Amino acid sequence: MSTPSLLILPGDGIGPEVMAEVIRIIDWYGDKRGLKFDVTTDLVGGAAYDKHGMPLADETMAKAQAVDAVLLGAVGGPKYDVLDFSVKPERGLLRLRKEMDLFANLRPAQCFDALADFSSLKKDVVAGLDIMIVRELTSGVYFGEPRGIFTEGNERVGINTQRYTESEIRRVAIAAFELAMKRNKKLTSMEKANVMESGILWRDVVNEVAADYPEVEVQHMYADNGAMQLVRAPKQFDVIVTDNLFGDILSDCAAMLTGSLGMLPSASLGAPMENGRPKAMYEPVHGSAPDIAGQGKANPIACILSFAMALRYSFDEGEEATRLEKAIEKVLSDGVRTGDLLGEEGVTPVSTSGMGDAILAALDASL
Ligand SMILES: NC(=O)c1ccc[n+]([C@@H]2O[C@H](COP(=O)([O-])OP(=O)(O)OC[C@H]3O[C@@H](n4cnc5c(N)ncnc54)[C@H](O)[C@@H]3O)[C@@H](O)[C@H]2O)c1
Ligand SMILES: CC(C)[C@H](C(=O)O)[C@@H](O)C(=O)O
Ligand SMILES: [Mg+2]
Repeated sequence: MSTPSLLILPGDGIGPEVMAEVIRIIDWYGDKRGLKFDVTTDLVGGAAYDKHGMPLADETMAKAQAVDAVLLGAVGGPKYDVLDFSVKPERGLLRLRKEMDLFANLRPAQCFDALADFSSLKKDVVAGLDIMIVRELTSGVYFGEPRGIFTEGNERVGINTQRYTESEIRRVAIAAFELAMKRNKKLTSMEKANVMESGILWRDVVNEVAADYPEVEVQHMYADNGAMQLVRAPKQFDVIVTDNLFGDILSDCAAMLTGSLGMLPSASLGAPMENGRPKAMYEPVHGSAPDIAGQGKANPIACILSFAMALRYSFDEGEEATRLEKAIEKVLSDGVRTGDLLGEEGVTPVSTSGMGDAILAALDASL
């Protein structure tokens, strides 16, 4: 088989800092496990705007379509706040998701034992937490038409449209049910069918799909209650499936249950390509963190765990993904912490690259 190809898009702010640690880990896999990748690096977000005047060049889009998987760091930052909406860094990321048709965004929230004390919730509420949020990623209010800022009479009106077709709901629901079958056969669908027609349709279609998965226990929940339940008793959930905007908000919320936003990875998956691999982009859930960028303070674990998801979902290397996850678990239980996870007695504060060093040492020790 040909060498698998990866397009790396470090992006802005802490994106390049956390991606540098992922690149060291990719090199480790090449050297120590014979797992070689054909790696290309390119620009996205503000970095692409600075060079091309747009947040994603057409050539970069074409590269993303051609590779086996894309790894993205983060986009955005205050420097770009003044830009016209059409060229904002975030639009580069949205274009990748839309044009690659990455409709299922898997955002696992797992609480490592060593961090249970550090969560914003009580230890017994989060210890052993392992939930999977499946966020619809290519439709909903992020993309619905009409959209824009218009003038009505003598004032402006800002419009975004929540729009879902049955087929868009069905395909992400199927992805979530398939995951539920591999996990604990329990799925919660979140919408606001009490106030939104798109929510009524969402609930209907999820029920239709559920008929094909009789073994899966299905529950529907309004998303506002879902947010509350997530911070009250998160272990009641296993797989959560929800729309683009609710998924964005609920996954940031779930991130804090694990200790830090710097811990949450994600996989954005589309339909299978000719080689059988899903179209895929892997990215941490966090953003470019302008408040700590350039200071070596960022936690690279979310980005490294995103690469572990790539090993599992794109390259059929589940055992190597587990090796990497276990190396991270070991480092955390040894008390190695970046700044976002400090606060306990007896921990060792490290920089972004210090965390990378510790994870590489744990990988070496795993051989
Ligand atoms: N996928 C993405 O590229 C993505 C995701 C979210 C936000 N953004 C963009 O990033 C910019 C900043 O957004 P924001 O401040 O609302 O969200 P953010 O996720 O960048 O930061 C929120 C908070 O979490 C902290 N944080 C985030 N990641 C961390 C890490 N790895 N290690 C340690 N601390 C971390 C930050 O320091 C900050 O205090 C905006 O332009 C936003 O649009 C991009
Ligand atoms: C940067 C932004 C476009 C993005 C989103 O809203 O989807 C981010 O918040 C995320 O969670 O990936
Ligand atoms: Mg978000």
